Amino acid sequence: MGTILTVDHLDKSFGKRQVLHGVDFFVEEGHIVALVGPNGAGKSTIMKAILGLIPVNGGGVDIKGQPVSITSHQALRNVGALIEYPGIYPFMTGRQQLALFANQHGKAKNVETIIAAMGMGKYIDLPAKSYSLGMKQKLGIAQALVNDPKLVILDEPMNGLDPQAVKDLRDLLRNLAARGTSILISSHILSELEKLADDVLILNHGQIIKHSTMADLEQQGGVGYTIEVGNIDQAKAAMAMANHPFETVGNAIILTHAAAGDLNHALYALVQGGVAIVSITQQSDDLEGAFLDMVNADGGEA
Ligand SMILES: Nc1ncnc2c1ncn2[C@@H]1O[C@H](COP(=O)(O)OP(=O)(O)OP(=O)(O)O)[C@@H](O)[C@H]1O
Repeated sequence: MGTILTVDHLDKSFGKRQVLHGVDFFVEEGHIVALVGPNGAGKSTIMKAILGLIPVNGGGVDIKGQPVSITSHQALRNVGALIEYPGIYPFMTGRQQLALFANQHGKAKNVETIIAAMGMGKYIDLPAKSYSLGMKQKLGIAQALVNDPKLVILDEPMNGLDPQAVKDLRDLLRNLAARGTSILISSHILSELEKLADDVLILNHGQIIKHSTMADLEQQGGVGYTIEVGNIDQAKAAMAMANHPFETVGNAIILTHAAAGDLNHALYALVQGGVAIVSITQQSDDLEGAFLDMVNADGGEA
């Protein structure tokens, strides 16, 4: 499998304010890539640049060897996208709108498949003005996917979706990726991206600060332990005496990024200090932990 999308040293300013600084990354065919970052980091701006919706100040975008820019949209024929709010015609039904978006190739079949996959059957023949926020969002996602695009760009697609719809979307995107579709997706629901994406791009202050596989990123943080104790002052003294790094929350000693042997070491120190141990809980550091660590290490949020 090759690379479908290359973003090469993209710079973007709004007026005097530079919001993207040399953004470089690529998306491989059949991969789901999560673009995460604090509010204002530049995620939507990158997606708009990829779709040739805004002019950029430097660098470029290439889809399968063809450049994309504000004046060059040829390469977007095989791209589906949902950016910000879905474009909905209020007086047309959802089905009519999907048929309008669908190209001639496999039109009716694709429309029916996507309606079923997104669970939209109950309301698809009602005018879209009667749709809830989540229903409109689903219609927007369906429009992005109805032509079997090779590359899909989704900006916050889970906005307004209920848990069943989030799961339906996850299954649908995973199936598409298994058939070779590439997906670039942004969301603040990191737990969902963790289940969905193969690769992660972390953006802060308009720069990619990490490009990694999801598996590598999750491992990087290691594990943490929460040790609930009978007497927290006694426990603090015992941990300090053993010279062991720790934090406290309420009646618990917290070990973050614990290496092999750290839990034993801490428990030994506590038992030696005569501290009653009430419970021990293990947390594996997840995408959220890795994300917050990296953004904080990069000087905090945008
Ligand atoms: N049309 C515009 N004019 C001026 N500034 C803009 C414009 N669009 C975006 N910006 C600024 O560019 C920066 C990046 O915005 P962008 O919408 O790309 O961030 P984001 O990462 O998608 O944020 P969020 O998570 O809140 O959606 C922000 O500081 C924003 O204020």
